[in-house]
Amino acid sequence: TSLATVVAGCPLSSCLYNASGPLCTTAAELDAVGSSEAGAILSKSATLEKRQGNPSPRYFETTWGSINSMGLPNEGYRYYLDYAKRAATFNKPYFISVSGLGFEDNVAIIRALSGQEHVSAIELNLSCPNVPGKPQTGYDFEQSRVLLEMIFEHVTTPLGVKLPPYFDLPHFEMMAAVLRDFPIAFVTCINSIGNGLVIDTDQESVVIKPKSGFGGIGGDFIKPTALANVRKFYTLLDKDVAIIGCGGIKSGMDVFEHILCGASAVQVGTQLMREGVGCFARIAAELREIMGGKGYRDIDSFKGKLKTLE
Ligand SMILES: C=Cc1c(C(=O)O)[nH]c(=O)[nH]c1=O
Repeated sequence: TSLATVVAGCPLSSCLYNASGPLCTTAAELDAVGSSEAGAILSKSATLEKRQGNPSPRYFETTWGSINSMGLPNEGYRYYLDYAKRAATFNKPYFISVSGLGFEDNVAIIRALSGQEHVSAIELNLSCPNVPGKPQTGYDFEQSRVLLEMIFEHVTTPLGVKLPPYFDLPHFEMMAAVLRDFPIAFVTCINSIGNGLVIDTDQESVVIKPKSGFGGIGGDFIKPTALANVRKFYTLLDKDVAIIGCGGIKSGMDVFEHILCGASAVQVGTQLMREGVGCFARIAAELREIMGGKGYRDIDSFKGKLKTLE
């Protein structure tokens, strides 16, 4: 049973790789992903210059998942561009996530990355919920269109977008109408569910310092929302736009569900943070077991084939 797939024109030996964010900020972390069973390497979202991010504690793990308000700590886009030649030694695609602090920064970064050797694709993050004072572009459809118009004047490298979760059906239509007007290679659904709150009842306190404890939610609870977003954009966009599933994946069955909804590949975030890069081999083995049991030889045998109840 093959887990091979193609994203942004790049062959992935496995349909699983890391979500941008956890364990992908330094070269050592990226090396660990490269040396694992992950089918690709994706960097932490990059800004124009290196950032320290928000004050700690800024990440907290719960039994069901995680809350984070990292604040975009990263080494700056040049670091991730320099890493590209090293990434190539792992014989798997290398994607760079971009999350500039403004449209000009996004354009400047993407112009610098575009066409660069060993940068397989760019994931433009429209959904960072944790930069104080910055609204998520992905929730402003007109601004999303403006940014994509600016970006596609300059980019030749395959480019996809990382979307926030949507919850209202007209919003799916409105974002799909924007995305249809651009040659995007993939759509990654979803980023964390923004601005949740987790409480320590012993201390009667929040658990992270930034933003009075408000942070992006990941893990088990967000899977139903992630599946719905994967399914909706799969049905709304052309089939040549790959949908990358992200949200609540910690087992082979979770991956199976995302692919049934239409995902061509999936990203692991909270579970990667919890388990380390060994999660890719474990989850891939579980998925192979499930596919074997159901008689599916490859991903395309069941991708998008979720049934409704007639
Ligand atoms: C890029 C910033 C993000 C961050 C962050 O760095 O705070 N956390 C998320 O859950 N999603 C993001 O997109």
